Amino acid sequence: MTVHIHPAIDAGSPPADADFAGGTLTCHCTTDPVTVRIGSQVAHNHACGCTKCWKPDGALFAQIAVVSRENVAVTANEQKLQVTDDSATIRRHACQVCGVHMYGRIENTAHAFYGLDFVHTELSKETGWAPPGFAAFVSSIIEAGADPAKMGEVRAHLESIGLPPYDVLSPVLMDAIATHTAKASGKLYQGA
Ligand SMILES: N[C@@H](CCC(=O)N[C@@H](CS)C(=O)NCC(=O)O)C(=O)O
Ligand SMILES: [Zn+2]
Ligand SMILES: [Zn+2]
Repeated sequence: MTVHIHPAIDAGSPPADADFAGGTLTCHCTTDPVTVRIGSQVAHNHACGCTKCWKPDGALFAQIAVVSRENVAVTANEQKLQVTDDSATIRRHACQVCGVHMYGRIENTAHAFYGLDFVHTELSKETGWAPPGFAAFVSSIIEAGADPAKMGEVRAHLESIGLPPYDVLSPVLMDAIATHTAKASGKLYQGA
């Protein structure tokens, strides 16, 4: 069986362009699309298997990256955007007409990732975006209907295309969250 992760990832992601300074995301509406200007390169691009991130039709995973919220601006048809779940940590602003998520924003100033927005770079025509480097929330694809018996195959495929699979986030991001928590509780290691 061939495992299809996500159309952009299956096609092979072009390398990041060292001078890349952003691009414009466009939703799938054929009339009056929502557009969002991203004014910088993204970081931590990855495949996400969770049920909350937007996935193109038929995709097992979403492709999602972070960018400073100052570098995210809705440039057309903002009136079509609606937050999918007000109570979620990441408030995903989706086009009500086509369903595409245009950006996710954390409004909790105490959160480790406050200040970062979540975006799907494949919504842009530009090339040069940082490609995905890992796969997160892999076990969560079962919650969206994937066959639990196929997980070995899915993980092996992710490894083979250079995306180490994790069932939460990557070690770098999990360490960043734990460091933030330790700082807040006063337990952060201060040296011997
Ligand atoms: N197993 C859950 C995991 C959901 C989850 O925790 N998603 C992560 C990765 S996007 C997250 O940070 N969620 C915060 C949020 O959705 O607000 C699912 O698939 O629904
Ligand atoms: Zn739309
Ligand atoms: Zn997700």
